[in-house]
Amino acid sequence: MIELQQIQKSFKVAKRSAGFWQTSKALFHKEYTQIDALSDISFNIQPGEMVGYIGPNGAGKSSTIKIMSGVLVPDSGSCVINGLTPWKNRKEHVRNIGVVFGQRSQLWWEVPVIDSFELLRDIYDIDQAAYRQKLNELSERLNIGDLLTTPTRQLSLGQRMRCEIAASLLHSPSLLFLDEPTIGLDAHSKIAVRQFIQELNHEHQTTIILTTHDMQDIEALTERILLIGKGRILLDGSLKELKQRQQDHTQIVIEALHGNFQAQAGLTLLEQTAGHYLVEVDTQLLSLAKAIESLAKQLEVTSLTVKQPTAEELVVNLYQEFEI
Ligand SMILES: Nc1ncnc2c1ncn2[C@@H]1O[C@H](COP(=O)(O)OP(=O)(O)OP(=O)(O)O)[C@@H](O)[C@H]1O
Repeated sequence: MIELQQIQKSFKVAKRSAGFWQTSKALFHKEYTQIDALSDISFNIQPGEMVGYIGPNGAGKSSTIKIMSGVLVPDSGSCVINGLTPWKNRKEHVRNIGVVFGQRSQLWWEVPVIDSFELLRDIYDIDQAAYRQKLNELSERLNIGDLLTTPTRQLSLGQRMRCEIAASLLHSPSLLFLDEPTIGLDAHSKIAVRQFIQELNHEHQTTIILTTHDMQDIEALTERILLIGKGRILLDGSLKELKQRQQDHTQIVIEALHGNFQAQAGLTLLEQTAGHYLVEVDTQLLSLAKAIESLAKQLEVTSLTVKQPTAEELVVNLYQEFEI
């Protein structure tokens, strides 16, 4: 359904000069630098998939989303979505997609939300009956019924985000791009938005591509992760695979009454304070079971916890591993 092959995109930006003479010179001789935002992006996404597109700031996530939604044209490579090339078949393509940019609004600021919705109905030429039905469904699911007559500028961030999501879905797209949909939301609103996204994917089989720095979004929503860095896809797999990949070095926290820790191949003491030990096991050299058995012999253990890295730590480790 979505197929990107060797997408490349560079931006030419004018060099900024410091000082009066340099600035005056730059008026006549502009110098440019090239930013290679995307060097070689290739991936496939099947209908109904929910994919997390992650990577550090400036990695190229938004640029990829812009290319897939047809607002940015790549320098080379191909992108085919539902048989269409987004930037060549824009009119047809936008009927199949919904886009939510957490940092930008698609609602008219000064007018009541419902007026923006009606305008979108006209733009997408949605049949009246279908529009009414969709509006009722979205109002109920996103709990925005009471907000429809309020001008967008008077909404809180959480209220606005629910209205933005509704706006992107009025024309029932089969593909939804969500760029930082929970940014700045409180814990309660985040959970409500995540729950809605999950239901949308399950009930309507909407394909969802989610860009976020919030690893709880990823953990709650996506089976599959695409990691972008240095303009390339560095990893394509599930969060589970990612965890397994990083289990070579497992940490164990031990509280012990007394004893004497003895280092051995595969077992390293990272921290020790009165009765508290933090040990790392290299599971390539020593199995976790053998490590625990050995520790139980050396120390009079009162509690032992195998530390599971959080999704956040996993990603930090990945960024370090790929030096991005
Ligand atoms: N219109 C533009 N003109 C010049 N450079 C651009 C433009 N858009 C993006 N870039 C550059 O391309 C690179 C990728 O930017 P992009 O916004 O796609 O990254 P991102 O992964 O979405 O980052 P973030 O997580 O910070 O939103 C960055 O170096 C950025 O400065």
